[in-house]
Amino acid sequence: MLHWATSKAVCNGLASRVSFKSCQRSVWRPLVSGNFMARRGYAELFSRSKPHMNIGTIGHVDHGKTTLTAAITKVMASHGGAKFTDYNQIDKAPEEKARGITINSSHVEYETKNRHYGHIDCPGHADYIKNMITGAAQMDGAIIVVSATDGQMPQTREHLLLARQVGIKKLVVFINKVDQISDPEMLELVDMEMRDLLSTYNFDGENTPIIMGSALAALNGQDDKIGSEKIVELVKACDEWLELPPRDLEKPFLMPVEDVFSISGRGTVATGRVERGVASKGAEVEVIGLGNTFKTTLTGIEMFHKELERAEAGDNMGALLRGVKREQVRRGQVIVAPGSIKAVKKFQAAIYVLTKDEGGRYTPFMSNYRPQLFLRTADITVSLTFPEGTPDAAEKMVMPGDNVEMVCDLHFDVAAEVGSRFTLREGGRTIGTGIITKILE
Ligand SMILES: Nc1nc2c(ncn2[C@@H]2O[C@H](COP(=O)(O)OP(=O)(O)OP(=O)(O)O)[C@@H](O)[C@H]2O)c(=O)[nH]1
Ligand SMILES: [Mg+2]
Repeated sequence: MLHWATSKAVCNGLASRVSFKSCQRSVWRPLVSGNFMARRGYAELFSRSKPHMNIGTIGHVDHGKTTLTAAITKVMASHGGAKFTDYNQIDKAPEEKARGITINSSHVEYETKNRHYGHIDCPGHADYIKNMITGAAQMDGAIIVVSATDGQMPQTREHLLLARQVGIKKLVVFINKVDQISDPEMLELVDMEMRDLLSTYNFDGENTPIIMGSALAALNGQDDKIGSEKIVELVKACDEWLELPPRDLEKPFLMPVEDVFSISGRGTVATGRVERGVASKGAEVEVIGLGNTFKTTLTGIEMFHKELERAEAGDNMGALLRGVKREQVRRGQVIVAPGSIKAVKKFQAAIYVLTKDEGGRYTPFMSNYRPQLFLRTADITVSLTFPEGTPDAAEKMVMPGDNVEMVCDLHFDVAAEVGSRFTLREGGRTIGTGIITKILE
């Protein structure tokens, strides 16, 4: 028998991309990821019993983020909490080696007594802001690296702003290259300026831990006072100051609707993958978006041929909705814990416009450009304009490769919040990616 929440229902949204068989494989996801970790050599090293947190290094080009990342793994390895990842294994692409800069963000892992960290080393170069945004969007907290020799620079500021926009609430500062500075007043000045800057971007400038050291000394095993000892201090500051995010299971329930079915004798079933939270049979839920927001009750939950009492983040589920007609629910809506998220029609977003080499547009666009906006399972026509007060907005052009703040006016409303990510597409190609920075309507 073909059960409603498996087979076609769950696979339908993916049908054009993957076969039914490969879709079914998601049942084995826990196994697959276990193998993946083993392949990377971490399986035995890291116990999964500790809370996990995603952090990373951000900051201006050449201020020492990659050196610091390598140094952390080295010092933590000496404490038995990491596998040493050398500088060359982090910046490993030929172009990165040739130019001596980071282009792609890289992941390393280490653990302290209390936590397991996933760490993303981001590029600082202005040309690779897109990779930085993608990296930072995965972080729960971050280490901003600033060189004592330069002090704050353009990407120190831009990264702080972007960190704020993608929802990072707390940072730790590492003032690097102190081996190059003999005047202690100079360090005090950098410290003061950083606290001011943090406050400007709505971080806690007064209480944020600032550690001063030399990533290079730590990496080379020289001068422990400014080297390895400072790394230990830095990691301790991360443990104490950066706050663990609520786990997906603790967040309010949200399931994007992939597909909808009418099951005779039972009612309307919406299927999709639970993005966050937990829902139990009998719970009140809200269906949101596409001009049709209403409350109903979850009268049944089904998953892989089984009727269940509850579904949680990561599950592919079928949701049987009480007294709901098939036409009331559509792909692109979300089913959520009531009141946990709102449908929005207009917002401001930080958008990166892909270059033609990245598969994007060949030509610039202007205000009132109308691509399709894809957010979760929704795709909606959007009109892009410049924020109020932008000079010469009528003539202004957005070039492929640009990062811009734009106002997005949607044809239909959709469940979204600050930090929600979307892509922009036109004629079958992705032309941009964005993150919502402000809800307007
Ligand atoms: N003197 C000194 N040099 C350092 C220190 N840390 C890093 N450097 C040097 O600074 C240069 C840049 O270091 P990276 O770690 O590549 O800088 P980055 O911030 O990762 O650069 P991007 O990823 O390209 O933005 C390298 O030549 C490092 O050896 C330090 O503590 N002292
Ligand atoms: Mg780097």
